[in-house]
Amino acid sequence: MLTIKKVKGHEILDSRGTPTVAATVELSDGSSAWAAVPSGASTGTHEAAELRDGDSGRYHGKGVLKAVHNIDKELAPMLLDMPANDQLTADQTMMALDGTPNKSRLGANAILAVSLALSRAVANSKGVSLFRSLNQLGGYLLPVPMLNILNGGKHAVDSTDFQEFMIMPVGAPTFGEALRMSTEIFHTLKSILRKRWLSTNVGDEGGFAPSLGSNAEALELILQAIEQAGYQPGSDCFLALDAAASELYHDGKYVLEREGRTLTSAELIEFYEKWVADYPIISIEDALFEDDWEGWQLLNTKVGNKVQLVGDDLYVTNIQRLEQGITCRTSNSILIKLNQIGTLSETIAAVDLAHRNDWTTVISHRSGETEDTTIADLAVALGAGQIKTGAPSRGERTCKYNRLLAIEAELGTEARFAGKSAFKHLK
Ligand SMILES: O=C(O)[C@@H](CO)OP(=O)(O)O
Ligand SMILES: [Mg+2]
Repeated sequence: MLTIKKVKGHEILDSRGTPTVAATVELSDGSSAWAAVPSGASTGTHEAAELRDGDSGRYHGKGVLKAVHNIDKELAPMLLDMPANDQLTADQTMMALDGTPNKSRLGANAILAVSLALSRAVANSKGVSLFRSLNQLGGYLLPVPMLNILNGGKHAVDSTDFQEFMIMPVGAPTFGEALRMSTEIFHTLKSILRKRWLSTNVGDEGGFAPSLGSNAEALELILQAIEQAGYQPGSDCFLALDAAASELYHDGKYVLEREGRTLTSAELIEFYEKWVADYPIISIEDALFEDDWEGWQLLNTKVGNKVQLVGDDLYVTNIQRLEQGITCRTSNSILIKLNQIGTLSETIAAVDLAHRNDWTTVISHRSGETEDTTIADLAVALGAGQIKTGAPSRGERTCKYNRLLAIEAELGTEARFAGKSAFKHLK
C-alpha cells in the first residue's frame, strides 16, 4: 500500500512579499510534491482562520512560522504511514487534530498546504497530471478565463471603488484563443490609458490601476479596448465585475467614494440593474455585503436570470453557507477558493454541491499568490467551466494561464473549451 512517509513545512514569500506557507509530502514509493498557499486582502469574515504575520511584513513568530511548526510537529507525525490514496481520510484526520470549527488552532493554511501537496504527490506516483488524477467526470473542460484587467478597491491605491473589472472571452473557440484575445485587449487597454495620460502601473492582480472619476469610466475604457482590439463586446467578449462590496459596507450602507455617494442595499441593487441593462456584463461577484442575505435574494430575483451572481465572501467555499444560499436562492454561482475552507476534500465537496444544484462555479486565485498552479488543474478536473486568476502581466498569474495552455496541449483533441456553455443564463 502506498503510504505517507514524510511531511515538511516551509516558509516562502507570496507575490506581495509577505510570508506564506508551503509543504512537501513524500510517499513510500519515493514520489513527492510541493504545494503553496496564497493569501487574500479582501478576506471574508467567515473564512477559515489562517496563521499569518499581517501586512507589515514584520515577523512576530505567531504567523507563518507557527503554521510551519504545526506542519512539522503536529500534522507530520499524525499522517505518517497513513494511506496516501485516501485524500478524504487524510483531510479529516487533520481537521480532527485541529479540533476547531474554523481550523484556527493549527491554521487553515498549514492544513491546506499539506492537503494539496498530498494530492500532487499521489498524481506524481500515478505518473499522471494532477487534473487527470483528480478527474471524476470522464471529460475535460477547459475553463473560460475571467481576467481582472483593471484593479481597484483594496488591490490598488487611488483607483475604483469596485475591486475588479474583468473580461471574459466567452466566444473564443479554444482556451488558447481565449487567452490570446484577452492579452490583445489588455495591451490595447494599456495604449488607451497611455494616450489619456492615465497610469499604466499595475495593481496586486496585474490589472491597470488608473485614477478614475467614476466606476462606470472603468467599464467604458474596457469596452473601448475590446472594440479597438477588433472584438465584439457582448458576443466575443463580456465584462465581469467583483464589487467586493463587504469592503464598501459601513454602518449598514455602501460607500462609493469615487462618486461621492452612499447607497442603501436597495439603491445599490438598482445601480446594478441599470448597469446590467446598459453594459454587456455577464457576471457580478460580491455585489453586496457578506451577510446581506435579503439584499442578495432581492438582487437575484431582479437580475439573476440575466447575469451570473457569484458569492465569494458570502459563501467562503463553505458547504453550510452554500446550502443556505441554495435554500434561500441568494445567487446562482459560487467563487471557489481553496484557502477559504482549508482542505482539498471540502473544496471539491463545495463544487459538487453547487453543480448538483445547477449553480455555476468559478475557481479562483487570491490577491497574494504564489507560483503554485493547482487551481488550473482543479478547474479542469472538476469541469468548473470558469477560472479567475488575474491579468496576464505578473508571473504568479500567468503561471496559472500557462498551465492551462499546457493542459490544453496535453489533451489535444480531447480538450473542450467551456465557452458559452459555462453560463446557465446564456443557454
Ligand atoms: O475578492 C477576491 O475575489 C480575491 C481574488 O481576486 O481577492 P482577495 O484574495 O484579496 O480576497
Ligand atoms: Mg471576490
